[in-house]
Amino acid sequence: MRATMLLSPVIPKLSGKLIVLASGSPRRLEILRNVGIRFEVVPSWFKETLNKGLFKAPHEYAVETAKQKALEVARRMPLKHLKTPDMVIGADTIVTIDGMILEKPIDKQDAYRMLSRLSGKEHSVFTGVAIVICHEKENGVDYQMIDFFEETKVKFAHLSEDMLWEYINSGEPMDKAGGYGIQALGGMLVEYVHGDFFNVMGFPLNHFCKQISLIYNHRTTSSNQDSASVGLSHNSPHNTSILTQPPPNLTAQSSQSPTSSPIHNSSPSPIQIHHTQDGPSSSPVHKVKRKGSEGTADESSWKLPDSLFTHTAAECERQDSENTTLPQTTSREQAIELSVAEHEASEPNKEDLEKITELVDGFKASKALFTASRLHVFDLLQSRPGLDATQVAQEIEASVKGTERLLEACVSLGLLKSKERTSQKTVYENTRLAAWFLWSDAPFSLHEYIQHCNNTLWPLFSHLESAVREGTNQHEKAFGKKSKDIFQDAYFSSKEVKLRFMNAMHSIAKVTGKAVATAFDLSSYKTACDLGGCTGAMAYEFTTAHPGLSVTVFDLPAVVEMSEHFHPLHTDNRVSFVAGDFFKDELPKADLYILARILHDWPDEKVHVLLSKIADACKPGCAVLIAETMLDGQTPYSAPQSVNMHAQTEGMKRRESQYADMLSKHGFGCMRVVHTLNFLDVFIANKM
Ligand SMILES: C[S@@+](CC[C@H](N)C(=O)[O-])C[C@H]1O[C@@H](n2cnc3c(N)ncnc32)[C@H](O)[C@@H]1O
Repeated sequence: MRATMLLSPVIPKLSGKLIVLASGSPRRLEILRNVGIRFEVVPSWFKETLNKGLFKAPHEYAVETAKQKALEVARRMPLKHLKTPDMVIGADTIVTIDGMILEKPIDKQDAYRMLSRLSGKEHSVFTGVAIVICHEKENGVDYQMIDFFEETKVKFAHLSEDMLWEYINSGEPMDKAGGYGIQALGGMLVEYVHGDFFNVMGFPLNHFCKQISLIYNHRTTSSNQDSASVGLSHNSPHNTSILTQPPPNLTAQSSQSPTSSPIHNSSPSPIQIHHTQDGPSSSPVHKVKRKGSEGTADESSWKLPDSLFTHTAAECERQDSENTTLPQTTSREQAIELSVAEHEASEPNKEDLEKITELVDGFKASKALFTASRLHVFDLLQSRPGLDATQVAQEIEASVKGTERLLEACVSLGLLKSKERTSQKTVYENTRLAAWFLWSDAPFSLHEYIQHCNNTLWPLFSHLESAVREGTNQHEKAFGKKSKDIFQDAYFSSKEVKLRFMNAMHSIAKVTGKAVATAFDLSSYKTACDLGGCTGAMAYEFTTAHPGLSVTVFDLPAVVEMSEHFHPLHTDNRVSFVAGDFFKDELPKADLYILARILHDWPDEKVHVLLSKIADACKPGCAVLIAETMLDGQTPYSAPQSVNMHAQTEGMKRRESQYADMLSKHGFGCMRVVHTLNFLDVFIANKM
């Protein structure tokens, strides 16, 4: 209430402004929405990897992370979304105890470690908040930064082992700082809270409202002042004052000269762990700034009537309040055009050179990774870290010279770490990346997918020029065999190739499945059919995430007969398998049809055949969920993947708007999309 009182005088000033929350946290969204602020959600790509040792106090780390998150979004939006926000809000929440910072647990053991440390003790929750105000100037954008933090003390009751594990097994701790969520089951662990409860949830609402009020009230009373001189003290949660000169933390920065902070975004890794959920626009048309153009442009790459995207069905109304978004409406070409124009007059800089080298030499990095994986280098160093090149060469039956070069290449790619044991001897071990993804039994092993890339996609890619010239897949040139339907004619023609393909799909589905399964609230669906569900890996993620859901995996007979090799140890009788051809046979009845990495395999005519069969099987309210990377999604690899689909299957990647267009022709509406943390974009639409 108090927050609303403080905020209400400034709400009219905020309305009509493009306010952006640089966070995908549903809790932050809910807190801000509840006070009536209209905003878009563009979660930051800034990775939370600042060196904690560099900060004198824990809250400084949270504030710096919040600043970097907000700045990243403020800088990205004019280029990527072709609109400049008026205000970007970033936040970062950490839990500290005994001088240690606890962030989000990486697995159950980590959650156990955190929660047992908190048991019976008082700890502090800090949220750092950064507010970036953007000022469009003739030749770019100036950024003004206001930051602060809030501390809340929380005491946990003594937690028995049983309580701890029951809570951990509920799954709640996994995406929360300190391993608990105070607003849900975690609230039962808490004895007392001293301070702002919302701060523990992830956003210090009261402090934020005071800051906003100060910014806007001050602005109106000092309208002659340059905006950069309007500032607020920070890092003093109980003692906010207005300054007439900018404090050191409040700096105006040009978009063309990056922040003076030593911390920069690291470049995206091959497997994008970015998360973007661009929320529905609060104002229907935002200003799009184009070089050389004074006018505004409505973002009208959407050909469809708005009504298709308005949430009319009951499900849609409920889902509208969640982390969903209307499809992206700006075009990548416009962004490229803009950035080329901006750099026309200048020399190439270091980043340009790095970027172009990365592109030209990218194949060398991929092939070095494929080779090390094929030779089981990561398996070997996982079980026996600390071997030198001679020992590795002996184990993988390769030359010492060649092995030395390969190991050094893996070190430079961040896949291995090397240590000089003596001046003569360097030893090697897997990095965190290799431990997560590269050895055969890694938690998210991509080993089999990498083999598929090496054995199947690499030969196809070497005939890319023919694929482009001829407009056909390249199986005949690459493997000496013509194939019309690559699944039936190529992948499943031998048991070895089929198993390799299934293993590859299985490993990708295991990495991406959870994020796909949890992208939307699916609690109203009882039955799902995973079309082309292959080994069932995705289906098991859906049943794990949704206790009330049963999933039928529908795939070709050649696949279903091998699927039992992939069943998890504790099989779930909510997953069943049906063999058939989704173009020809009747589809199993379901409330929800899942198409994970299916439609990109096929040209438009085939997609329409499949969608029309799904539409016939769907009652109003039933849904279709498409999971794949989309051209206007967040991964920069989507367009190269489209080239890959073309050479492989004569399929293609599509824009969200293309899927929307296609789905609308089959009577679907209420369309929403989420760009998940794990690589895939997830699109859902309801039968109207
Ligand atoms: C690219 S894989 C995707 C597998 C899985 N959905 C995933 O996300 O990991 C395509 C799947 O579609 C299946 N498929 C291809 N043609 C099919 C058809 N006509 N009927 C049923 N399934 C088919 C393949 O067997 C394969 O399992």
